[in-house]
Amino acid sequence: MATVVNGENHYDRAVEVQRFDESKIGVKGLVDSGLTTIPPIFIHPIDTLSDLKAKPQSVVVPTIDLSGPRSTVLEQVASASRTFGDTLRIKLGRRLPELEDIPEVCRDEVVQWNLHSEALGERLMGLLSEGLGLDMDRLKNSCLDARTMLGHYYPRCPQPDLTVGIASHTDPGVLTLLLQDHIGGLQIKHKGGWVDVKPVHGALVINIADILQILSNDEYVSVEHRVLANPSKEPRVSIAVFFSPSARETLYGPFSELTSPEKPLRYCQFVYHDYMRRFFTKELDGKTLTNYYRI
Ligand SMILES: O=C(O)CCC(=O)C(=O)O
Ligand SMILES: [Fe+2]
Repeated sequence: MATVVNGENHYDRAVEVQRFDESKIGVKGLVDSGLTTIPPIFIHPIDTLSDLKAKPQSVVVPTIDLSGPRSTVLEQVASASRTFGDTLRIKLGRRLPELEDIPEVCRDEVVQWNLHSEALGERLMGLLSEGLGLDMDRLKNSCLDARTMLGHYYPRCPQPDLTVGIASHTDPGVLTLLLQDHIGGLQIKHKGGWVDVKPVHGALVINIADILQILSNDEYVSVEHRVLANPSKEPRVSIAVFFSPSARETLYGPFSELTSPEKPLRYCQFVYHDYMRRFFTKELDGKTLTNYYRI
């Protein structure tokens, strides 16, 4: 097993990670126990850490009001998905999980949020399809049914310069709806630098994810993002809803209408379960998944 050299310490990372997982204490438990320095398994390599210190670029992520006229909204959604590489924020304008699988404390909220996100996801996919010059139903026909909701909790980190909340990655699915609270810390990569996605009350962050980049044959670009470790006293909470293809054995690849002699096919076809296997066996690290299927 690998031995990691971390400053003065030599230790077996895999063993330590397993020990931490089995303790079921979680990062919250560590922080609640009053620790003042973070365990070595959380310390990132020097390359990642030096990149955290760079001053974020002062670019403002576009916020789109979905209650505006449809033609304006369509134009804004399509152009933000292309030129910004991806992330926009939208003012908030069936399948239910088994109820007993949802913790009781948030059951009603999860059920409600699931319904709202389905409706919003459907609307966004319609706009994004039309933005590509396709039939409104093209995207949602293949990508609306499978959704996963993740709740993230980032407690105060005593040494935020040594670690990250979530390492840089792109989301693997089609589209992600992200609700973040007021704490901040989410950043996206834009033109080689990091940009803060400041919380906007009443707005969601919408990420274009890797499969949409592939389906659109690079017309839309998935967004590389990360979350900084939380230096604030208050914990940060975010809820992400991921939309992904529902048919695990179907072949996915760029929509044929979007390829031409001028715009040749950029990706080979793949089946979704093979794609997800690759996602779960790689480290979170930038745009490796789209690059794997690139022709
Ligand atoms: O917590 C956040 O703001 C981002 C979460 C995220 O990127 C993810 O779940 O993929
Ligand atoms: Fe993400």
